[in-house]
Amino acid sequence: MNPDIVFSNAVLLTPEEMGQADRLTISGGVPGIELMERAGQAVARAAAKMVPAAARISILCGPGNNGGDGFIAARCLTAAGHTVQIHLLKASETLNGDALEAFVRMGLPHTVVPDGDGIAVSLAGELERADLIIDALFGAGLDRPLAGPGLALVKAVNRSGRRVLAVDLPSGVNGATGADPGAAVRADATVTFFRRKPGHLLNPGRTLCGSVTVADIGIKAGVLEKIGPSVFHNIPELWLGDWPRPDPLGHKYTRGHAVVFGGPMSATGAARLSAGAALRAGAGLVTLASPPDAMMVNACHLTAVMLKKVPGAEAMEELLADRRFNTVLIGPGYGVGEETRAAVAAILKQKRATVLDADALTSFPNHAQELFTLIGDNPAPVLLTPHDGEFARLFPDIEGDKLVRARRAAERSGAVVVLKGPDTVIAAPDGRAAINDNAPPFLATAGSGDVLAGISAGLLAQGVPGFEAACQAVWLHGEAGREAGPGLIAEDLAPALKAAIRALVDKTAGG
Ligand SMILES: NC(=O)C1=CN([C@@H]2O[C@H](COP(=O)(O)OP(=O)(O)OC[C@H]3O[C@@H](n4cnc5c(N)ncnc54)[C@H](OP(=O)(O)O)[C@@H]3O)[C@@H](O)[C@H]2O)[C@@H](O)CC1
Ligand SMILES: Nc1ncnc2c1ncn2[C@@H]1O[C@H](COP(=O)(O)OP(=O)(O)O)[C@@H](O)[C@H]1O
Ligand SMILES: [K+]
Repeated sequence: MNPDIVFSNAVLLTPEEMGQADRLTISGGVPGIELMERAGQAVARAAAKMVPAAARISILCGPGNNGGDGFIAARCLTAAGHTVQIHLLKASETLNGDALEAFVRMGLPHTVVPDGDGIAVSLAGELERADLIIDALFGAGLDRPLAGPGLALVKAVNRSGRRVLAVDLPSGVNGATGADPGAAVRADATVTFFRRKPGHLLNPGRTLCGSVTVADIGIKAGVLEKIGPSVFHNIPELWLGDWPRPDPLGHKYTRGHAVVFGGPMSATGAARLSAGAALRAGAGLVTLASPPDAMMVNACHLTAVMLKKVPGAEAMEELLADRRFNTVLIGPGYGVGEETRAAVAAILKQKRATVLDADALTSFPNHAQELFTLIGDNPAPVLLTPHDGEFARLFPDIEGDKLVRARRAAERSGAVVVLKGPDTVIAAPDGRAAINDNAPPFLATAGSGDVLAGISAGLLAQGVPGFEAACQAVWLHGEAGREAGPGLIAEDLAPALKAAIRALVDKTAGG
C-alpha cells in the first residue's frame, strides 16, 4: 500500500481521531470558531441546494458543537433570504466554547424545547410544514442512547416526512460504528467535515445518512500523519497502485495459475462459478480440480477453465508440488466435514496464497485453532471470506460492531478476513481495515459469494498482496453487481466484471 494513502480521501476517522485532527489544527494556529464557521457555512450551502428560494427551514440545535454548526448555518441561511426557525434542545445558558460564540454571532430569535418525553403540537406542526429540517442535535459527541426530549425530537423529525439534512451525522448514529442504539434521524443528506467516519459506511448508519458530502473546513491533510489512520473507505484510490495491470510484454504464465478445488457431482456449480470469476479477474490460467465422480459434469460445462482429476488430499499435495499453481481456492460446493479439514490442511501446508470460503470455513467450528495455526505457518496470504453466519461459527466469542469483529478475527486468525454483507468489511492481521459501500442488494443471490471468492483468487494469482487483493475483489464484485443490475444471477457477474476492469485499466493508463 502506498504510504501516502494516510493523507488520501480514502481515510476514515473515528470521532476520537476527528477530535484529534481538530485539536492539532487548533494548536497549529487555526481558532476552533473558524473551523465551526466553515462547517456551518458548508451546511448552509448544502441546505440551499435542497430548497427553493425563500424556503422555511427548521434548525434543531443540540447542546454541543454540533449545535454550534447549526447556529452558523442558521445565520447564513437567514442572510440568504430563507425563513429560519431555530430550536435549542437545552437553554442557551448551558452553551459554552465555540458553540456559545456561534450562538452569539447568530443573534436570532429561537425557542427551547421543553423538558419531557413529548414534543409540543406546535413544534411537530412546524416540522411538518418545513421545506427542510436541519438536524444539528448530536454528531461526534453522542456517547449514549438518546432519551427524553432529544429522543422525542428525533421521532418527530422522522414522523414529519420532510426532507432532512444532517450535520456531521444523523443524530443518534454512532460515528465509529454506524450503530443506532435506540432511535436516530433518517436523513436525506449528510454533510460531514474533513474526512468520512466509519459510521457513514456501516449500517444502519449508512442508510440513515442519505447522500454524504465531505466539506473542507480548513483542516490540513498533514495532521493525519500524527493520527496514523488505519481504517479506509474501499475506493480504488486505496489500492490502485497494486492493481495488476497486465504487462504489455507478459504472457499468460506471468499472470499466475489459480487452482479451484471443486465438490462432488451433486454440487459442482459453485466451484465453476469461482473458477470462471478467477479467470475474468485476470489469472493467466485457472484449473478446476475435480473429484473423479464430477469429472464428466465439469467437462460438459468448462471451456477456458482447465480441468484436472484430483481424488483426495494426497492427490492435492501431488498437484501442488507443481509451484506454477500459485494460488488455491477451496470451499464453494466442496462439502462439510473431516475430509474438507484434511484437504484445507494439505493445501495450507503447501504455503500458497489461499482463499478459504463457504464449506472450508464451515468445516472448522470445533477446530478453529488448528486452522489458525496452519494459517500462521503459511507465509503466503490467506483470505477468509465468511458471511455473518459462517463468521459466528468460526469466531463464536467475537462480538461487537462489524468493524471490531472483522479486525479481531483477522488478528486472531492471521488471515485477511472479508466479513461480507451490504457493508462488507475487509480486515488485515496488521490492523488495517476497509469498509465497502458499492455493492447493490441484488448481489444477495445464490452463488454470488462463490464469484467473490473466485475474483479474490484471480487477483492473488497475479501477485496482489492479501489485503489489497481482498479490497480489489470486493470492490470489483460490487461494480459487477451494479453493471449486471436488477434481476442479476451469479452467472451474470463474471461477464459484468469486464466494464469495471476496463475502468481500472483506464484509470491506470499512462501510470
Ligand atoms: N471536531 C472538529 O473538527 C469539528 C467539529 N465540529 C462539530 O462538532 C461536533 C462535535 O461536537 P461535540 O464534541 O461538542 O459533540 P456533539 O455531537 O455536539 O454532542 C455533545 C453534546 O451532547 C451531549 N450528549 C451526548 N450524548 C447525548 C445523549 N445521548 N443525550 C443527550 N445529550 C447527549 C453532551 O453533553 P453531556 O450531557 O454528555 O455532558 C454534549 O453537550 C461535530 O459533530 C461537528 O458537528 C465542527 O464545528 C467543525 C470542527
Ligand atoms: N444486501 C446486500 N447488499 C449488497 N451486497 C450483498 C447484500 N447481501 C449480500 N451481499 C453480498 O453478496 C455476496 C453473498 O455471498 P454469500 O452469502 O457467500 O452467498 P453464496 O454462498 O450464495 O455465494 C457477498 O459478497 C455479500 O457481500
Ligand atoms: K446531527
